[in-house]
This record gives sequence, structure tokens and C-alpha cells, in this order.
Amino acid sequence: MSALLELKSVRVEFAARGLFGEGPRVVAVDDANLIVGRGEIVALIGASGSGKTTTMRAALGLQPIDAGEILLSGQALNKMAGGALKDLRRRVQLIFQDPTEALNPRMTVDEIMREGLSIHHIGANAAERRQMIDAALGFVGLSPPGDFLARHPHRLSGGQRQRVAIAASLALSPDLLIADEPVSMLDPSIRAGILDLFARLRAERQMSTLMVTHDLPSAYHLADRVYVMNNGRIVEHGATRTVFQAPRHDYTKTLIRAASGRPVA
Ligand SMILES: Nc1ncnc2c1ncn2[C@@H]1O[C@H](COP(=O)(O)OP(=O)(O)OP(=O)(O)O)[C@@H](O)[C@H]1O
Repeated sequence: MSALLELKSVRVEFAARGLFGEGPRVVAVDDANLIVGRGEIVALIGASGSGKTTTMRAALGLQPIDAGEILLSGQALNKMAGGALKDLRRRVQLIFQDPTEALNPRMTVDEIMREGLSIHHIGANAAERRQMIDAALGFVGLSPPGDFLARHPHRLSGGQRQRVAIAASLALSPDLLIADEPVSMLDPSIRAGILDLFARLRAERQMSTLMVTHDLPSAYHLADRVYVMNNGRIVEHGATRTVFQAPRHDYTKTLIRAASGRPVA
């Protein structure tokens, strides 16, 4: 398996805001090693405050790191400049927890879809861009696209909004999706449909996805491999079934027991 995203001994610290100025430093991510292979879905799980969001922001190139290295196709993120840095914004797409945040309420679906293409100068002409937009909307199940293009986000259901956000990312031909709790804001009845969409992206487009979540059932349903984070450290990782069925670390056992509704010993 060739690595698309690789975190090597990554460390991120914050100055804790104390009552009397700066307090002791908080180590939000401590010596984290993580790989997402091509065509692989990897889940990063852990309780609130374990460091998942900071790790995700670092992988997006939005959070400076204090030690270690983050590589995308072997290229160090912190050494990217100019065109490569701009292209990073296209290559790694963030799928938000709340699709409403990702979509400009004043824009139609068509305008939302066109915006990214125009920023990244994708598509030789209007006809090609039209084709790309229709293909992306069709792939995510918003079909026929003509029924959705003129709508504003408020005229879409929550699931349809998440599909538009995913389609807008897909139209940019990214290498990696980083999905931040992609179904937790959605009605349980439509969650499976969105998770299936990520599975289809893996099967049909060999898309790589890093899913950051504290929702263990969606990680179990979707991920090929999982990393478990606690107090900024990755305490366990492995094939999803192995980690869920035979967890080795006490923290993983506790997470699984809590998620399955059994009392935590
Ligand atoms: N900008 C910041 N300044 C100071 N401390 C921060 C900052 N961002 C995060 N932290 C701290 O770093 C640690 C990890 O936070 P992080 O948000 O990455 O965890 P998380 O697992 O994503 O939690 P959640 O699921 O609640 O988002 C926490 O102790 C948090 O308080």
C-alpha cells in the first residue's frame, strides 16, 4: 500500500490560557504516527479533547506543528510554497460536520459548484465545467442535476446539503478527503446513505478518506483501519475488525464498552 498521507512523530503544543496570562503548555498531539494509503478509508477515533481536531487541522496544513513531519504523496506540507501550497487546498478537501457551514447560504447549488472550479482554474470552458458539475452531482445521488442547480441550501434537506458539499469537493478531483464527523449532524435515517457514498468513492474512484469521529459505529461500518487517540497520543491502531473485536489498549476497551451501551468497568 503506498502512503498518500503520512504523519511522522507529529507534535502540536498550545499555550494554555490561564487566569493570569499564559499557563503551562498543552500537548494536543504527542508523537503521532498515522498513514492513509491510496484508496483507503482510515478512521481516527477518540473522546472529546483527545486531539483529533488538531491532528486533522495539521493534516490540512492549517495547524503548524512543533515537531515531526506531514507528507502528502511524499511531499512535506510545511515545505510547500506558491503553486504547490495553493494546490494543497484542492488536493485535500475537508468535509464538514455541519454541511450548512460549508455552503454559502446566498449561493445556488450551481454557484457553489462553480466557485471551487473557478478558484482552481479547473475546466477548459463552460461546457466542460458544466459536465464536471453534472457528473459530481450525479455521483452523489443528486440527479437529475437540473432539479438542484437553482436551489439555495435552505431548500435542501440536511442529507442533500452534505451531498452538495461532497460533490463540490469531488469536482476538484482531490487526492484525499478529510471528513470531520461527516454524519453526526444528520438524521439517523439518512446517515447510512452518506456513509455508503464514502464507500462508493473508495470502490469506484479509489478515493482516500481520513474520517475523524467519536462515532464508533460509523468508523466500524466504513473504515479499513482505525487509529485510537487519547490525550494527544495514538494508543492503538490496526485493521478495523481487529481493533473493535480484540482491542488491546484499556482506553480502546473503554471507548468500545461506552459505545455499546454497556457499563464502563
Ligand atoms: N487553540 C487552542 N488553544 C489552546 N488549547 C487548545 C487549542 N485547540 C485545542 N486545544 C486543546 O488541545 C487538546 C486537544 O483538542 P482537540 O480539539 O484537538 O480534541 P478533539 O479530540 O478534536 O476534541 P473534540 O472532539 O471535542 O473536537 C484539548 O486539551 C484542547 O483543549
